[in-house]
Amino acid sequence: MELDKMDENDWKYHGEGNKSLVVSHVQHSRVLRLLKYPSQDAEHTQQRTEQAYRHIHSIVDFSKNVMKPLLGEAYVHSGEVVNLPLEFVRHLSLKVQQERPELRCDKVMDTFSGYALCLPNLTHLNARHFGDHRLPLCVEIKPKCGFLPFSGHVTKECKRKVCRFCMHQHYKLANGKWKRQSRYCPLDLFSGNKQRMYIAIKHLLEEPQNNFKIFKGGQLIFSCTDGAEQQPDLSALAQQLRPHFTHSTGLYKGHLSAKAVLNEFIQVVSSALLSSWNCSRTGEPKKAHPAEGRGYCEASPVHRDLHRNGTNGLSKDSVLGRILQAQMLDNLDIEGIYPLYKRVEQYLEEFPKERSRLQLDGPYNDSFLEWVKNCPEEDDGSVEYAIGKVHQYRVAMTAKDCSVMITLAPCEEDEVLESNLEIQPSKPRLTYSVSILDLDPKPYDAIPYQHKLDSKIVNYYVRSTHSKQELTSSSSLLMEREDRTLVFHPV
Ligand SMILES: O=P(O)(O)O[C@@H]1[C@@H](OP(=O)(O)O)[C@H](OP(=O)(O)O)[C@H](O)[C@H](OP(=O)(O)O)[C@H]1OP(=O)(O)O
Ligand SMILES: Nc1ncnc2c1ncn2[C@@H]1O[C@H](COP(=O)(O)OP(=O)(O)OP(=O)(O)O)[C@@H](O)[C@H]1O
Repeated sequence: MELDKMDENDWKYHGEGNKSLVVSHVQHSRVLRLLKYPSQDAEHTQQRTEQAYRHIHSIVDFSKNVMKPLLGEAYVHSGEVVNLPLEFVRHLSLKVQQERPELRCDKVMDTFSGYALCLPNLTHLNARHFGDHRLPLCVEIKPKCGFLPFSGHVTKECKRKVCRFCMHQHYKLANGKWKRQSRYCPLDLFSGNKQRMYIAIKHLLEEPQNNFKIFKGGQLIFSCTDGAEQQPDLSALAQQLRPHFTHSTGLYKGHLSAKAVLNEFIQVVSSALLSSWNCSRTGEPKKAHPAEGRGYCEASPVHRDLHRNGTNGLSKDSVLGRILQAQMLDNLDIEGIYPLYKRVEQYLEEFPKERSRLQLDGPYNDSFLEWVKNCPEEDDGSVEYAIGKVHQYRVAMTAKDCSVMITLAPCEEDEVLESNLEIQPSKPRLTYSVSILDLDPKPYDAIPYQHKLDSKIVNYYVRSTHSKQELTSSSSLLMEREDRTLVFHPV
C-alpha cells in the first residue's frame, strides 16, 4: 500500500461497531480500521491526534502481546498502524457517510489524526481462490460471555442461573436498542454440544442483532438492519448459500430445500467452531468447559433435557475454547472486582506516580502479560493482588466482546490449504479459516460504569421477569418450550 498514493475510490464502506469504522480495498485483501468518537468531541484536534496515536498503538500492542499469546497465534491478526494522508481520510469520510447505518451515526470517524489500523480482510480466504466460480462465504459471530459467574462475591442469586446476555436482552429491549428479543444463548454456543450449538446458531439466524453477520465474496449479505421489526428473510439467505451446499441428500425439485441448506450451513459453522488447530490425533482433546452448573442458563430456550445431557465440552484449542478460557479469567465477577478497583484508587490517591508502574493504561507488553498470568490465587490485601485481578478482568472483558470470523470456500479434494482445515469430508468440500477480531483493551476507568451497568441489568431482569411471572400464574398460562418439537438432523 503506497501511502502517498491513497485514493478514496479504491476503498469502500465495510462495516462499523461502537468504536471503529472499517473500509475495505476494492481489489486487495486489506481493510483499514479507523477510530470513531462522539461528534461533540470534535474539537481539540491536537489533543485528539496525540490520543489517537497512543490509542491505536495500544490496540496493536494489546492484541499482539496480550491477547495473541492467550488466544493462539493462528487466530489473531494484530495489523499495523498506518499514517494516512489527511486529504484521503477526509474524502473517505464523506464517501462512506451515506452508507453508515443510522444507529451508528452518533459518532464520527476520526478525520484529524490520520492514524488507522491496516489489517488483512478476514472475509476473504487467505489464499488464491482455486479458480472455483463460487465466492467465499464468511460468518461473523460475536458470541459474548459463555459462562455463569462462579464467584463467591456474586450477591444476586439470578446471576448464577441466568446468563448476562439473556438478562441484558430484557434491558436492551426496554431501552429500544433492539425491537425483537434474541433467543440466542451464548452458553449453548459455548457448550461444545452439537445440538445445543445448532439451536444457538439457529437463533442467531432468526434474530442476528449485532451478534451475527454473513459475507459473500467480501460483501455483507446478512445482518441486522436498522430498527428491524421483522424476522430476516431466511429463504433469500438460503438462496444465496445454496451454491455451496450442492450435494445430493435433501433434494427438493432438483436442489436442496431452503431448510436443508440452512441446516447444512449451521452444521458447517459449528464444525469450524469446534475444530482445533493442535488437536492430538491419538488422545482425547483437552476440554475447556465451565465446571458443573456454570454452563446452563435457565433462560435459554433449549429444553432442560438437552441441558442435562448436553455438555460435550469444547476442545481447549478450538476457537471457542480459547475465548472461553480467556473470559473465565474474570473469576471474581464485577462485584468482586469493584472493591479491588477501589483499593487501587485509594493507593493512587496516596501514590499517584505509581499509575505507570501498575500499567493501568499500558504499555501492553510482556510485563503486562506477567501481571495477568502470575496473579496470586489468594488476596493478601496488597495493591499488587488488586492490580493483577483488575488486569485479568480487563482481558476477560475483551474476550467477552470479541468476534469470531469463519471464512469458508469450496475446494477440490487435493486443494485443502496447508494453513486451513477441511471440514465435512463426506459432504460439500469446504476449506476454511478461523480468526478472532476486535481485541481492543477495555479501559481501567470503565470499571465503575461496568459495576453500575451490571446492577441495572440484573435489577431490570429481576423486576421484569417477576412481573411476568405474576401475570402468567394469574392467567395460569403454560409456557411450552419450542425445542421440544425441534427436529435434529444427523451430523
Ligand atoms: O457491555 P456490553 O456487554 O453491552 O458490551 C458492549 C457492546 O454491546 P452489546 O451488548 O454487545 O450489544 C457494544 O457493542 P454495540 O455498540 O452495541 O454493537 C460495544 O462492543 C461495547 O464495547 P466498547 O465500549 O465499544 O469497547 C461493549 O462494551 P464492553 O462492556 O465490552 O466494554
Ligand atoms: N480485519 C477485518 N476484516 C474484515 N472485516 C473486518 C475486519 N475488522 C473488522 N471488520 C468488520 O468491521 C466491523 C466493525 O469492526 P469492529 O468490531 O472491530 O468494530 P468496533 O467498533 O471495535 O466494535 P465494538 O462495537 O465491538 O466496539 C466488524 O463487525 C467486521 O464486520
